[in-house]
Amino acid sequence: MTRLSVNVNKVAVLRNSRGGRDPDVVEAAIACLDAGAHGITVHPRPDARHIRTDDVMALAALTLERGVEFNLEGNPFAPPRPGYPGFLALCEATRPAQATLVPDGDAQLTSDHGFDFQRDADRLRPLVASLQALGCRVSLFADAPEDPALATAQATAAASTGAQRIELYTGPYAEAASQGGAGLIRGLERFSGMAAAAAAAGLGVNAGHDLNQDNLGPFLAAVPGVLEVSIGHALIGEALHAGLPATVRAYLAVIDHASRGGSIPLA
Ligand SMILES: CC(=O)[C@@H](O)[C@H](O)COP(=O)(O)O
Ligand SMILES: NCC(=O)COP(=O)(O)O
Repeated sequence: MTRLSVNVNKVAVLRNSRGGRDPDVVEAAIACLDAGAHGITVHPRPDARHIRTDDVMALAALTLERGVEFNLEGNPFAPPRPGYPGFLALCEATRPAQATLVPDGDAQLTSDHGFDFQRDADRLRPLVASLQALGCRVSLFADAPEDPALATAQATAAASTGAQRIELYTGPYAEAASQGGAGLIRGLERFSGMAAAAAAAGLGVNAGHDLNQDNLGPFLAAVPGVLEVSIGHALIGEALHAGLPATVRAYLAVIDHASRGGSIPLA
């Protein structure tokens, strides 16, 4: 069965917008694990726009204690800076079960492409080996080319790095799914083709980016054998919607109680 790793980056976005601790990233991760999620993902950005180094440490401790996978994502080529020690240093300090390497830049709003393995394999190889020496499984963020020959070449080059898995960058699939029609069918073919090429090259396949409750089912039906999906942005947004009615009712109950002259002692 495909495993679900919940990305809690967006909880940190909300927290950082006010400073302080709330909503608490670790409490959110505990809620996800209590609900049955198989693991926790974070993608700390060097500009610390959401997940910070202290969150990475705390989530590593939580996932270790709970015996679940911690998936740490990041660009291994991004230089350290104040507040961000660099991806390898973070992995060295926290030993995540899975390190997912992503070629993202500072100026990017979010991750928007995978590696070009035919170009990047040589510089990835020593990093993959270093991360594996720390005990991490290594996964590499990958595009799904339309051309089957290119998919095979990319998958072969990805495997040549020694990594155990790729993570299919599903942003283009999510975009196609939101529009439907022939584009969606072509999109799914691209992804199942790249997954098959990766499997033939000996790589396990993860997937993530912009997956949601509507597009996940069709994706998993068309792309068999996906080992793990990491989902954050949509899942946290959906959780807000799902939780709003109960939360509003709880506030109304407090107001109702108070307006009847009731008092509730401060905790
Ligand atoms: C690699 C990937 O697709 C996710 O990690 C995504 O980039 C989340 O990062 P943000 O929450 O910063 O958008
Ligand atoms: N690796 C993908 C991930 O962690 C979450 O991406 P998104 O659901 O926030 O787009």
